[in-house]
Amino acid sequence: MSLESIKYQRGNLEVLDQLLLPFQKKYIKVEGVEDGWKVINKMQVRGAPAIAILGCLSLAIELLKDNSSDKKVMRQEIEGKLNYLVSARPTAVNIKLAADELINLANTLSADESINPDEFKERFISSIEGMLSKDIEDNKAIGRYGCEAILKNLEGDGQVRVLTHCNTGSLATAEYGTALGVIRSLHSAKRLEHVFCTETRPYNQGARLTAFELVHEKIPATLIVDSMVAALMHVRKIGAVVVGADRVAANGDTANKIGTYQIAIVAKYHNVPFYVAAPFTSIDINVPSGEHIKIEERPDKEMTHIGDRRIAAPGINCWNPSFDITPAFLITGIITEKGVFLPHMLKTLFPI
Ligand SMILES: CSC[C@@H](O)[C@@H](O)C(=O)COP(=O)(O)O
Repeated sequence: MSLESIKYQRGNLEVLDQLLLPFQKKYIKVEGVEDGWKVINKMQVRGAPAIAILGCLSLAIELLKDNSSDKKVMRQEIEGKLNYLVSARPTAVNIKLAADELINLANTLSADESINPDEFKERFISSIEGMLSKDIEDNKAIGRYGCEAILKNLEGDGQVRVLTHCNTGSLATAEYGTALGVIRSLHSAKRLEHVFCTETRPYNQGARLTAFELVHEKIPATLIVDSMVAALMHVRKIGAVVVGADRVAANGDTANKIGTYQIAIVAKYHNVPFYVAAPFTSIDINVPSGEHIKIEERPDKEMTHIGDRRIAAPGINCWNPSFDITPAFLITGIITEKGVFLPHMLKTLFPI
C-alpha cells in the first residue's frame, strides 16, 4: 500500500509527521485552521499539492464544528482563514489558487438566497473533500503522460534510467505523486531500469522522504549527493530528469526545490531531457516569469546542523533559499494531467 501523508474522514484529519521520517511513523491530529497553519509552517507536511489539500481540509474540519447560522459571517471567516493558511509558506502556489477558488465559491453560495446556511456549509466542505480524489486522478494522468513522453525519446523497447530531485511522491500529494508518479508509471510498465534520487540538501527531502518511499515501493533506486549529478550523467546514461514544481510561471519558468536549476543546467550540457511534472494547480498564469516568484528563505540551522548536531563552523554566515527558478529554456516539457506541453505553450491553455 502507498504511503499516506493525509488521513481524512469527515470530522477527522491526521497528518503524517514528516519531520520524524524515515525513522518514525506518527500521525498528528489536525483540529482546525491553527493546527493546519502550524503543520504546514513547521514542514510536518510538505510538497505543494499536499500543503494545499491539508490546509483546505483543516478549514473543513473547523467549519464542521462551527454552529454559525449567518452565511455572511461564515463567508467572511472563510476568507480570513484561507488567507491566513496561504501565509504559512510563500512559494508553492497550489494553496493560493485553491484558496482563491474556495473564496469565489463562498461568495457565490453566500449571495445565493436559495441556499441556507447548512447547505452552504455542506457544499463548501464537499468541495474541499473533492480535492483529495481530484489530486490522485491528476497524478495518475501525469504519470501516464510522463511515462509516454520519456519512452518516446528511447530507442527500442528497452528500459530507462531516470534522475529525480526533492520529494514528489505520495507524501507530497494526496497519493501517487507527480514526478514520482511518472517514475511509478515507468516502473509498473516495466520500463524503469533504475532511478537515482538526490539527497536534496539542506533539508534532505530526497534522502529522508523520496528514498523512504522508493524503498517502500520496492522501486530500484540509488541515493546520490546533490553534487554528484554531473558525475552521474557523465558516467551513466541517464534517459531523463523528472522533477516537481512549487510554482510554474506563465512563461514556463519553474520554481522548485533548491538545486533543481543546477540539475537542469547539467542536463542541458549532457543532452538529457529535463521534465517538470506538475498539475495545473501549480501553474500561476498571473505571474509572467520566474523573477516574480517569491522565494522562501529558511533558517540557517537547516544548513548548519544535521538534526541537533552542528556541522558548520560557528560564526559563519549562511544563505538558505528553499527554492530556485529553472528558466523555461532549460525545460524539455511540462507534464500535466492534460498532457505534456512545451513551456511557452502554457499561456495558450488558459482563457484570457
Ligand atoms: C509534488 S510537489 C513538488 C514540490 O513541492 C517539491 O519538489 C518541493 O519542492 C517540496 O518542498 P518542501 O520545501 O519540502 O515543501
